[in-house]
Amino acid sequence: MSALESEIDPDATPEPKLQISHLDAYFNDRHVVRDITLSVPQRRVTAIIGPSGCGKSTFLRCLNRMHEHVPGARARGAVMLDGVDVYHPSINPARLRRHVGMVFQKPNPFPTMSIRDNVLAGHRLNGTHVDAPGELVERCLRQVALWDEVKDRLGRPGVSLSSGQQQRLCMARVLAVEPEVILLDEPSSALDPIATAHIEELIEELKERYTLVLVTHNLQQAARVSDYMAFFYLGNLVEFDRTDVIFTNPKESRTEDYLTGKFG
Ligand SMILES: Nc1ncnc2c1ncn2[C@@H]1O[C@H](COP(=O)(O)OP(=O)(O)OP(=O)(O)O)[C@@H](O)[C@H]1O
Repeated sequence: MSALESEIDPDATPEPKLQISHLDAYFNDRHVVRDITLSVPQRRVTAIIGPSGCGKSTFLRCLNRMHEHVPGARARGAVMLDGVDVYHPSINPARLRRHVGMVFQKPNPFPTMSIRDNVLAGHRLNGTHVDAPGELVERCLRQVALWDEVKDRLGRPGVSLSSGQQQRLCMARVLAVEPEVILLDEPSSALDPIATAHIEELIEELKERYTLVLVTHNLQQAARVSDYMAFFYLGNLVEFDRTDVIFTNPKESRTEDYLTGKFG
C-alpha cells in the first residue's frame, strides 16, 4: 500500500514485509510447524498466539534462521524478506540477523559488557565500523526510553540494571544495527506490570519504523499492541486477520474457543 493509497483507505492492508510460504519446521522427525503460509504487513505489529507447544517460537525462529542452530532442527519452505528468500544458499544467516533482529523472553545482556558496550555489541560482533559510537548509544537508549535512567553510568555492567531495564537494553542492542524487522519472543513475560507497560509503549512507537512480530501468551497484550494476529494450533495456522476482526468476528470456531478460554 502506497502512502497515497493509505490516504484513501487507512484500513487497507499494507505491503507485506515478510512472505512466508509453505513453511515446515522439524526437530529431528518431529514436525512442529506445518505448512504455514502467511504475509506479515510492514510497519505493523503481528502477534502470534496459541496454546503452549503449538510452534509459535519455532515459527518465529525460522524467520531469522535461528531454528537451524538447534542440533537436528531443520526448516523447509520459503521466507521472503522484501522478495528475497532468506533460505537462499547465498544468504549469510549472521548478516540476515542484522535485518531481522530478535528479543528473547529472558533479558540477555552480555554479562561481562557495560551498558554502552551492550548497545554496540552487534556492531562489534559483526566487525562493522561505527562513526560516532557515543551518538549511536545515546540515540538507541533514547529510543527505548532508557537514556535518562542510565546516562550517568554507561560504563556499569548491563546486568546491573533491573530486568525491565535489561530488556529495554536488549531492544537498544537490536535497534543499534538498524534492523527492518524485529522478532519479539514473549518479551515481557519475565517482567512486572510496570516494565511490561514500558515494553508495550515501546512496541507501539517502534512500529512507525519497523515491522514487528510478537509471540505472546497474553491475549490482552496482543489486543493492546497488535494490528494483525495469527492463531496457531498444533503447528498449523488456523486463522490470520486484523486483530480487531479476530477478537470480534473470528471465522474459525477453534479461534473463538481459544479466545474465550475453552482450551489452551
Ligand atoms: N530444542 C527442541 N528440541 C525438540 N523439541 C523441541 C525443542 N524446542 C521445542 N520443541 C518442541 O516443538 C514444539 C513447538 O515448540 P515451540 O517452543 O515452538 O512452541 P510454543 O508455541 O512457542 O510454546 P510455548 O508457548 O510453550 O513457548 C513443542 O512440542 C516443543 O516441545
